[in-house]
Amino acid sequence: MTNLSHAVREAAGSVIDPELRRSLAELGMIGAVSAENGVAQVEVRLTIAGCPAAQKIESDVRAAAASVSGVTEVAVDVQVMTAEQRAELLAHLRPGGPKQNPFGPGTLTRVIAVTSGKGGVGKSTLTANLAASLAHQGFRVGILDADVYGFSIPALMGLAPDGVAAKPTRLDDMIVPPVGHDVKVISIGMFVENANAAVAWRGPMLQRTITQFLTDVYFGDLDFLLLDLPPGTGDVAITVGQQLPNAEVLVVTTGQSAASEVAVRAGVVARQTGQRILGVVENMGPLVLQDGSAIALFGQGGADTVAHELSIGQDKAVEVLARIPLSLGLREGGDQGTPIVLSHPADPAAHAINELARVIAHSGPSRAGINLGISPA
Ligand SMILES: Nc1ncnc2c1ncn2[C@@H]1O[C@H](COP(=O)(O)OP(=O)(O)OP(=O)(O)O)[C@@H](O)[C@H]1O
Repeated sequence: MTNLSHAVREAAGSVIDPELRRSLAELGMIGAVSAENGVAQVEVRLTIAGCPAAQKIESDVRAAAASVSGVTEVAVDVQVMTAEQRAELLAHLRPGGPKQNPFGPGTLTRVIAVTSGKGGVGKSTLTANLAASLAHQGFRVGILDADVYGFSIPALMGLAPDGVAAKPTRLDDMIVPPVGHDVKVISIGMFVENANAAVAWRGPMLQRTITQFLTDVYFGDLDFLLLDLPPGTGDVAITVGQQLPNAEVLVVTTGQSAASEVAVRAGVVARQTGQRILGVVENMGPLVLQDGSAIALFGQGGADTVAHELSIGQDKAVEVLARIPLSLGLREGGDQGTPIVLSHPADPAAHAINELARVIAHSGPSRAGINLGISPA
């Protein structure tokens, strides 16, 4: 191989696959490469025919090859992997083999289950913004959206531009999650035909789906996996407790006592199934009006009540980690699929969530009360 073709191979191979988030060289996606008289020819092997990322991969490879000094012309030949090549790739991505839950005991990923007692308190909005904020701070982040009552995560993460959630790519039995704002997202909303279909799901079906998401979705190495679960958590708390024994629970409430009472119950159920409480967030706090005055539409103090109640009998007090005000921008950002933590970090709600992300990132996983998986005789 000439020096020039070697340099072209290096450059093309360093392109990152937008979904799998690994280099094309590592993924075995670069085939034959030649470079003569300034003309570079690069063969790219897509994982599957009709790969949604094909155009981006092709243009990134073209740009990478063109950037090599001495190259004046680039031809990219797009092919599709053979079944053997794909099997090799899957074996490389899942060294433990298929059907393994990488987030079980001993995982290095911090799993954070965002929960609330009742719906509509901003759990999904917070999950999306927290994920985007952590990703923006350089962490590798995924979201598993299992909120059957309102799988809004794809839209909040810009992955449902026409109201229809992006479909994940399937590589044989592996599901590759779409990426929005640098966050890998998987949602029940990506698999149901119409938005009302899943609401009638009962516990066992939901539990099976969460288990399948954990085993079949390729998240790769993550620093954080955020779970958006249905409010109340009763149905899925046991599944989460069993499958994700390291999960930390972030309880979201508004200032309203009606919301905080049920939030306490959600926290208690989570704890009963072996999960630890990471802290409490009060959302929809006082809205600051143009004249500088503030109006507490949903009351105040709900999170303090929840934190207090969940601290009773514990060695370490449960803390209120953030207070997020009502914010027109936060709501609008959600509707547009652009998390406000990225678009308007100066907004008070964005600031509060960015600070929460920093607090969580620096707190380190709480090992207190860790479930050792030993049941009493
Ligand atoms: N701090 C806030 N300021 C203004 N609007 C907010 C705020 N938090 C959430 N919202 C809005 O409130 C509505 C409900 O939020 P969201 O869907 O995140 O709640 P949820 O708790 O996940 O509900 P569900 O569990 O029923 O899906 C959304 O329209 C969202 O944009």
